[in-house]
Amino acid sequence: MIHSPITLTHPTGILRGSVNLPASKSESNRAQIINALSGGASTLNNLSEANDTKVITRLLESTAEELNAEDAGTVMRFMTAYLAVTNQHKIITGTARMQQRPIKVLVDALRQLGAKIEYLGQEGYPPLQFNGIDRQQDYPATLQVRGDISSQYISALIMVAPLFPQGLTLELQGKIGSRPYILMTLSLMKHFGVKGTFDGTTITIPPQNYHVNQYTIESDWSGASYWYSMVALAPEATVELKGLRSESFQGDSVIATIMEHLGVRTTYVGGEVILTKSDRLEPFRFDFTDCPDLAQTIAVVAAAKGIAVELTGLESLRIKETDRIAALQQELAKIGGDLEDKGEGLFRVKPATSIGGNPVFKTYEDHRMAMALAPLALLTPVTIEEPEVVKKSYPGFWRDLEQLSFIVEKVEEGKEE
Ligand SMILES: O=C(O)C1=C[C@@H](OP(=O)(O)O)[C@@H](O)[C@H](O)C1
Ligand SMILES: C=C(OP(=O)(O)O)C(=O)O
Repeated sequence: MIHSPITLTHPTGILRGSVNLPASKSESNRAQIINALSGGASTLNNLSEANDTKVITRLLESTAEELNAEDAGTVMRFMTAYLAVTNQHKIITGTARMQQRPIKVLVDALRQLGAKIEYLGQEGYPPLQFNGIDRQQDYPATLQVRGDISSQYISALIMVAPLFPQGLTLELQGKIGSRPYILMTLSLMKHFGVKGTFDGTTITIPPQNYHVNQYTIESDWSGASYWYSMVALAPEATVELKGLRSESFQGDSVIATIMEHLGVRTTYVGGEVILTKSDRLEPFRFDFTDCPDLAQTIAVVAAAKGIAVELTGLESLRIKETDRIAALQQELAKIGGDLEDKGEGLFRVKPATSIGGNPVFKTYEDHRMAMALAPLALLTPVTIEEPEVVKKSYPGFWRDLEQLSFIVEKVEEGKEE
């Protein structure tokens, strides 16, 4: 684990090689909750090495009274529903940032279902105290749940829904963000024998039992997005990404389509994706409502390539590992770029005017800031602070860069500018 800042350079800018991507933490964490709800007899292959996945594995096995979800949103939200329906008397907490990430929508829904949950700190935020569930109560089998804050509340609820005697119907209210993650949850539930329906706004899960099955977790398309950035920025590149499927459960596989505008071509060969460069380079507008985790990747590449891309659907970025909009604005300014707020939800990338020197990028305890900015090393040496943040989803990220000839050097104490 690297704890001091690192400087990244690439001697030639030419990228050739193959990358063993980490497995998806989103799929891994769902599969583990479903497996725990069905007795733990399923076989899960290729579980992610991401810290977020290690945390949920540990918490599901833990006998401790206080559980720490660290900075993992899926863990906090999925475990909250799990602890409630499994009638536990425990506390769940997380990092200081996790204690600023809202959870009220989920707690309100679980309370309506009979769960006794108290806030130990600020109302509406972790840490939470669980005091069991009142199973006798005549619970409402249909709940209204807001869809515009986090889809993780909805995924958490539908995974436990088949355990209720009448099942559960969720009527999603307002704009629905991160919809592909809800579909991923339903797909994995179906794989483990639980069927539900989703007509676009209403999800119905009848009472059922999960079945034992096996599942091989796909590589992580969100992690793949940084390799797309590198191919977009390198003067020459052919990069193979392993373990990805063209028919993916992951909405972030849309990176293949988005990056067509930024000069990256995707070819699917068996279980591999091959990225090569194309001449296509054009301004475009994209709505990130369905794939918020790709916004940082695109904002940085567009700024570096001088393309005034317009981004919408960024509302949820302010409540993730950091305020990602503010963080992008701060860091893009270091290369003469910006993510300009045009109002009414529209952001425009201001092309970078001063890529050079050795910009020192902060990462704001956000793995995606580190990984979105790192590809700039193909254009100029860059320094990344707190590089260990990548462990949240992609612990081998710096090692994989080295395999494609990046030079990753620790900055000696006191030498950083
Ligand atoms: O369910 C999931 O696995 C996730 C859903 C998304 O969060 P929101 O639903 O809060 O947008 C995404 O940003 C996060 O990285 C993973
Ligand atoms: C937002 C993210 O994760 P989570 O919400 O699960 O912490 C992410 O991985 O970018």
